[in-house]
Amino acid sequence: MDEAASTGPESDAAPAGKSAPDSDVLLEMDNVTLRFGGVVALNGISFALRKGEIFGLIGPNGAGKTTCFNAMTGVYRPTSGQIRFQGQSLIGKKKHEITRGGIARTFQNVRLFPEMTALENVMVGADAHFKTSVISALFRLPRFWREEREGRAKSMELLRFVGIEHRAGEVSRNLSYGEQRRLEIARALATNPTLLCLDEPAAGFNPAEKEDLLGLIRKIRDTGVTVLLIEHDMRLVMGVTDRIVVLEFGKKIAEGTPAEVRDNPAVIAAYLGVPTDAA
Ligand SMILES: Nc1ncnc2c1ncn2[C@@H]1O[C@H](COP(=O)(O)OP(=O)(O)OP(=O)(O)O)[C@@H](O)[C@H]1O
Repeated sequence: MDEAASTGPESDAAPAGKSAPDSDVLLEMDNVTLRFGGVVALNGISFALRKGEIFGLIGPNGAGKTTCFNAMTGVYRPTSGQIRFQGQSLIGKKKHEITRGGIARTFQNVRLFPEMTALENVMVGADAHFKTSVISALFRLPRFWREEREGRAKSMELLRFVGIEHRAGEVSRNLSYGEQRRLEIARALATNPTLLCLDEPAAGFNPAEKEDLLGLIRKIRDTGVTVLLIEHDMRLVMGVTDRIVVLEFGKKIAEGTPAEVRDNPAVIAAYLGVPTDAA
């Protein structure tokens, strides 16, 4: 059996990405433990994301999914273990360095600038990538105007890509909830990520909106961006991901294709709240 497709707690011990040639690995979590006082939010987690895949991170409430994102994006520093992105350690890097390095994320709760227009919200994301110095911005040097123009055009293109270009001039608090979630994705894409991490992007969506979101996630992957998805809706995760890791109480309990994970007794037990040996 393919190593990466192995399921069950014993696969914890396998070095992350062992089954994939190194050049295929984009991000590697290597035996990562993260404690908050007495709480072990992540307990020796290892897995690897491959370039170009849609990877699901699932598990019951409090399993450690968001903490994983926070460790990858420099919000929290792991207590021990290593996180590598394109072969480089992320440990100790600042959030903005990680963003510039190619990892973008959205949050569980919408975090937009409510009084800014949709277009301006995306331009803030694009700004993170431009090189305008304070001097150039203060004195409105030609470079500033060029980058402003480019940022605006690129942001409009991203609004079109996520399907809300008709809302470009509207302040973001007036957008519907679904539009706001799409806007967050556009803003994250404006940083030109290699890896996009989506934290429960479908929360609060109806079935039709979820279906649309699946289309958008696939479209993002088709542009070459690797996608890491935290999601509670099992159907959505199963329908869009190439591979999945399941966490429970900070431990990895399974890893594999959607079909393998769905049939794994430990996963079924975790979701139904049944002890593993009783499943
Ligand atoms: N800043 C923090 N301080 C203390 N404990 C924390 C902190 N952040 C997370 N935790 C704890 O770490 C554990 C994992 O939380 P985390 O938010 O990563 O889980 P999750 O899988 O994302 O859950 P949910 O699906 O509910 O969002 C939980 O026990 C949580 O209470």
